[in-house]
Amino acid sequence: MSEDALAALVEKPHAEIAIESLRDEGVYDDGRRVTDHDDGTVALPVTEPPQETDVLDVMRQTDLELRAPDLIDLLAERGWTEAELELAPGSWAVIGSVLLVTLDEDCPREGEVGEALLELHGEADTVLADGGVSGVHREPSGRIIAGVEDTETIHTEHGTRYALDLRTVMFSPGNKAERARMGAVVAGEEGPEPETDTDGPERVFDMFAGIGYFTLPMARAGARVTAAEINSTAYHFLIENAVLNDVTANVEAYRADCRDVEVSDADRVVMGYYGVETEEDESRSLEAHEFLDTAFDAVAPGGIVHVHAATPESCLWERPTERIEAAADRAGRDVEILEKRRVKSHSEGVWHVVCDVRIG
Ligand SMILES: C[S@@+](CC[C@H](N)C(=O)[O-])C[C@H]1O[C@@H](n2cnc3c(N)ncnc32)[C@H](O)[C@@H]1O
Repeated sequence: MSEDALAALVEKPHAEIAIESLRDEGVYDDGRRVTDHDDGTVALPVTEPPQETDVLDVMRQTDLELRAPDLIDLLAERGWTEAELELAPGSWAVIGSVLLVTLDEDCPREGEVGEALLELHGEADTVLADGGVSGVHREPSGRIIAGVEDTETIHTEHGTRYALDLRTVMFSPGNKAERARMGAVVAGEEGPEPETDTDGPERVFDMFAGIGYFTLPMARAGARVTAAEINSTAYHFLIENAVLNDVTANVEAYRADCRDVEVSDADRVVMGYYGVETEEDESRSLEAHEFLDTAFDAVAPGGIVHVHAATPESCLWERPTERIEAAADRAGRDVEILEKRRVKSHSEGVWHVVCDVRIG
């Protein structure tokens, strides 16, 4: 038996938060897989007994099959040909107890992909094929391909807990670093900082709050957040999540169009939405301009606006810059573009970007 073959037992609903904590401690073993221990608990592979993470017990594992195979190994065992294996997904995300995977449209036998993914991730119990999001309300259209068909879960990221139902509200795994960054900027661990005249905690306007993607890490870092969300399902989770994260005193939530929520003198405004695709071409709805006007009305002199956009590679960085400068002109405000970042690939040749701008 290998000396390192240790596993920490935790209750299944706590598996995701425990894995995150074990990774932070530096004792999580990515070379082995999570396995079911008994009905209610799972065994998480660790390289040594955890010191900081709460676990039920630490045990030795002897089964060599626990060495992590990958998805390709498991599908090959199920008889997939080389050509079929080429169509298997290369990545997926664990969101609470749900595995979210984007499948190639020609991917064969998706049920087998789902079963194999569940075998790889003992901490998850449902596999949802991502069907994208659409419309102003950003509604997802996933379909379950394996597991217990329960898409309501609690996902934990950097200590923030997100209750959500992946069949009814979107969650973008690729925005993980940006969600963490929004908490870090409020905590003063990363720039840019507002240079406003106001005292006390930062006042933030999150114009497109969703289930609290940015609102929650910012409120946890001490900001007072006014959060607007137009989609009633997402709004319901936003309220639930403020309670779950014990930040109700820091969050004032409105189920409303952000253009109808009156905010002035905000230290920071977050615009985490970039309009919807129009049918005629790949450009975005012109509403983005109206939203910029709302953001500029809300922000105090010296404050920061985080402007998200979906921008074709060929338009980087002229298009977002010009739109921001045009809105500043309309508002009669000075604008300084402090930082331009790529958040993730949005689609073929198109980037999800964010510009941090200071408004004078
Ligand atoms: C794309 S989601 C937020 C994604 C988020 N940035 C992330 O990290 O995953 C944008 C949210 O804005 C909401 N929304 C769209 N238009 C709105 C409006 N005019 N006012 C308030 N919320 C709006 C949508 O319902 C959706 O929940």
